[in-house]
Amino acid sequence: MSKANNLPILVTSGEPAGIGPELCALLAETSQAKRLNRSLVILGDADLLETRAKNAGIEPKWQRINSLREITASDDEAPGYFLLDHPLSAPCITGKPNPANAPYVLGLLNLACDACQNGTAAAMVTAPIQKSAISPHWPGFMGHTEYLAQRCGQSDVVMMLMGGQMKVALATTHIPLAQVPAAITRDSLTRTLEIMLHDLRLYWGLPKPRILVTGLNPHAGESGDLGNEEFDTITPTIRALQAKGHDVQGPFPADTLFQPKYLQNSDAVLAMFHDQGLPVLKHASFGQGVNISLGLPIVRTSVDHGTALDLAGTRNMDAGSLNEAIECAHHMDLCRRNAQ
Ligand SMILES: NC(=O)c1ccc[n+]([C@@H]2O[C@H](COP(=O)([O-])OP(=O)(O)OC[C@H]3O[C@@H](n4cnc5c(N)ncnc54)[C@H](O)[C@@H]3O)[C@@H](O)[C@H]2O)c1
Ligand SMILES: N[C@H](C(=O)O)[C@H](O)COP(=O)(O)O
Repeated sequence: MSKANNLPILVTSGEPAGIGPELCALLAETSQAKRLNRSLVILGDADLLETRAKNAGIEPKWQRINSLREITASDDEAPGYFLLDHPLSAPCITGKPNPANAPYVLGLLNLACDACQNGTAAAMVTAPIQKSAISPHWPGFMGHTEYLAQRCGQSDVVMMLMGGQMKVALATTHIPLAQVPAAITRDSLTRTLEIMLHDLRLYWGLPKPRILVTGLNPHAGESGDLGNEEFDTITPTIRALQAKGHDVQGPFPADTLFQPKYLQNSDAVLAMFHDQGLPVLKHASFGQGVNISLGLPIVRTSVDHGTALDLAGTRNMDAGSLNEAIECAHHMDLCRRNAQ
């Protein structure tokens, strides 16, 4: 594969006080870049990442660069690891997030997102951020998913996690539970399902994706005794999509839907809220799962875990999810290009 067809994947190192720096260093000890025939560019404060790697006894095989142009301008560069320096905004104490570093964390996301949008990178993969350390600087900050949608000028985005043979998307993301029922409307649900149908085709090559939809209430509302959202919103949305020829089924009671006999005959599940779908998926695959943002004009994947402040500064962490997130971004990019 030629270099031009194999643009680098950018990896943002995330919250500097969390495990992101060590995860990125562990990544650069592996042969993943060579195996994928793809350069992997880690974005972060180079001094911080090198110090943290050294202190944790990790020996990353990366080469420092100051601009993406240094690798994209060279046609014969062998695929490898690069560390693109982006300086901290404020001092960093390992394990103690400093909100004064929010501009740094967001700066890494902006750099990666813009490079994907302007065609100098194939995809972005994100190490975890500490949301509570960003919101004082960026009021209303909810997470990468919503932030990147805004950066890309998209009003709709869908969070989907993949792991343990499952793909589980969410009808609502980072909002308080009390706000969930009002946030699920026929329009929002239709848009979410349309994005899933489109992206399951584009990035996984599924010609007619089959999606199973959960109810919102216990036992999918128990014929209206336990809530009306299934009658008023979820069922009519599913029927309207079926009438257009889509294979969307439900609503199913969420407590019994995640059985092999349902999952093996489907491509994805749509759950109504964060903690309806994600505990099931993370129980099945924590440490190997991948978080994917659907509906964006760029490929963005992420780890399935947070900043693990208790482990920052050590090498005692599972880097499996970061490796899977890169693998997934690589395949999504290939599948999208094959479809063009
Ligand atoms: N992709 C992301 O950016 C992302 C994802 C989830 C949570 N978060 C954020 O992370 C912060 C901390 O969240 P939390 O404490 O709920 O979850 P967490 O995932 O950071 O930690 C939960 C538990 O899992 C362990 N753990 C996490 N990652 C691990 C790994 N790679 N290897 C071994 N053990 C690991 C931790 O030690 C801890 O015991 C919050 O601000 C949250 O919003 C970010
Ligand atoms: N909801 C995600 C999870 O539980 O893994 C996580 O908070 C990350 O979300 P963003 O990718 O939007 O930051």
